[in-house]
Amino acid sequence: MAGLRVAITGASGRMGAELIDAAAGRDDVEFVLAASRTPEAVPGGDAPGAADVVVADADLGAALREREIDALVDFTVPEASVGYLEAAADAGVAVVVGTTGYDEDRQAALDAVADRVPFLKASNFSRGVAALRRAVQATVPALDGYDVEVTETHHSGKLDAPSGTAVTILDDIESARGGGDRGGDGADRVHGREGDQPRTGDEIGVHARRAGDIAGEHEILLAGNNEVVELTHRAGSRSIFAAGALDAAAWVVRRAPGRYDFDAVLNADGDDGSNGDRQ
Ligand SMILES: NC(=O)C1=CN([C@@H]2O[C@H](COP(=O)(O)OP(=O)(O)OC[C@H]3O[C@@H](n4cnc5c(N)ncnc54)[C@H](OP(=O)(O)O)[C@@H]3O)[C@@H](O)[C@H]2O)C=CC1
Ligand SMILES: O=C(O)C1=N[C@H](C(=O)O)C[C@H](O)C1
Repeated sequence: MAGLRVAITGASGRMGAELIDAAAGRDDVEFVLAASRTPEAVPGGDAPGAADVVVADADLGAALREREIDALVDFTVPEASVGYLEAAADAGVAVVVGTTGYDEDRQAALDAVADRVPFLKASNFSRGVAALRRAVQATVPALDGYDVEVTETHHSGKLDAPSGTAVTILDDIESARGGGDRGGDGADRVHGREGDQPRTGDEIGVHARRAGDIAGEHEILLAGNNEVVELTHRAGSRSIFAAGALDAAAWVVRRAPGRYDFDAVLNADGDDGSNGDRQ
């Protein structure tokens, strides 16, 4: 099979740079197109053998078609991401989305993209967080009635809070509790605390810390019955997210249009390319 031809938006960003680096080191990637508002800021842009760099603007779709791109990988900001993904859909290009912090309107726009091309979105592309989520899904029902607090810690440049991963884990906790007393609509979440705020039984405390260049940490604390359980994941570097996203790109280009999740990629050993993993 021919190698993967991948486009990376937000190419000058923290994850953009990490993805370009990771793609350059993979045998299954044949060509990298770096798309950026600021091409001059893309690392290694002039180096021989470096990624082809284009301006991420209204002509992105044409650039994707001209370079015969198979998959677009987007780690940017929601306000830019929707336009990039729509350009990919117009060009018939599969998409992998790592961007977090979408509001409801933008989520709906992503759903429309997923109707048109293979679409894989994850709030976290690390294998460790996938395992952490499974541990949370098993532990919460086993410790019925225990208090739960979720804490995430990230670099000082992170925009959205709480992190996309924390939001995913909160959804997992509420599902594992059977929706909670108040219907699993997020109403049980208490973001930080100040002043007199006695804890209610069902509430889930949510804490976001920002400091230095921490790649990403998530901790779920469960306490009750004279015992404490802590489930923690710490990312040592952004390279784990880049590797997972490129694995996802290589996997999703062989699918029919529709929405897929990262677990399908992780469970893909011996996969024959059929579409049984569609969400
Ligand atoms: N799912 C996962 O595993 C992970 C997800 N993330 C998510 O990825 C996203 C990016 O994170 P990170 O790389 O740290 O962020 P950065 O701020 O470092 O990079 C984002 C890039 O997006 C582009 N951008 C920023 N603002 C705009 C705008 N208003 N319009 C158009 N383009 C814009 C810029 O690239 P340029 O100028 O080159 O176009 C910018 O460098 C975040 O949502 C983060 O939460 C991060 C790590 C892992
Ligand atoms: O912005 C980041 O850095 C990260 N964002 C993702 C999130 O919001 O959960 C994933 C990871 O934690 C790093």
